[in-house]
Amino acid sequence: MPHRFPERTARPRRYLMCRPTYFTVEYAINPWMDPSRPTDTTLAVRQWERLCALYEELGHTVELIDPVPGLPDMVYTANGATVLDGRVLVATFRHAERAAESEAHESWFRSGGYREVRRAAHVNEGEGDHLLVGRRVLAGSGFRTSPAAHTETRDVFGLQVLGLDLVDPRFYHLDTALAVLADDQIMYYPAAFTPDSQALLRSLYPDAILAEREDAEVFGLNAVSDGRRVLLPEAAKSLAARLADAGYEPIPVDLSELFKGGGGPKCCTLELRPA
Ligand SMILES: CN(C)C(=N)NCCC[C@H](N)C(=O)O
Repeated sequence: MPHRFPERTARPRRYLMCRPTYFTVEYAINPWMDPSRPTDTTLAVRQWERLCALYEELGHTVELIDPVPGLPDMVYTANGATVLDGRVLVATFRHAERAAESEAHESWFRSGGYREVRRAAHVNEGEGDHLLVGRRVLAGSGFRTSPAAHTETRDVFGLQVLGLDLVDPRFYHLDTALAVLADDQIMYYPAAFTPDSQALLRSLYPDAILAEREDAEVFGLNAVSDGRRVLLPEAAKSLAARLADAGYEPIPVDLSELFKGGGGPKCCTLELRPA
């Protein structure tokens, strides 16, 4: 029987991750965080180690940035920078609680020999709000990254940057509502976007996989794809089935502890794209 979808091809990736040694929920800067609910740091570390191991088993390279005491959200490295063609735009965080993460990321990239490293002039939460699809950047705003940051991203990387407006505070970063599956395919949760942004996504990606509310609410869109294998929260069952129908290989991961901070697999994973 002929395939209903093109052959999906995996490409080896390089990821930056940060062990959640100091993970806890001691403040609330998104609707998922509840400081009165206990966290289990040992379990968070175990779940995170499994994610790292999975990447390596799949043939990807994981690099590590040292966790800093007092920065419990540093595990969410996707927010630390955007790295394209070897250039690094280091995040400027919206909330004071995360501000010092910028310094840690900036020194990591500078000591790692990256040739162009600069700190964002506007609020810019890195890959949490900037997703590369082929040679186009989809950029979110509404809760964290400011629209002015999108212009800076375009100027720094010389790529087309299309702004998308988020409307639901539970989906406060673009990567909670949209995931890149391949250079020409995405999946997203339409209700997280304004009608204009939904129309733009529909016109650009008519073949996108549209997630249902149940999958979006368990961070099913906070997924990491290498072009074929897609790591996503294990609770996003129907989205996993839809991915399999479309020719991808869904790989469920359990990051229940890190979910308490308002993040999933993608938040813990910053892609490093060399020159
Ligand atoms: C998919 N998401 C949301 C991320 N890319 N990052 C998670 C950041 C969580 C952190 N407590 C915060 O609220 O900033």
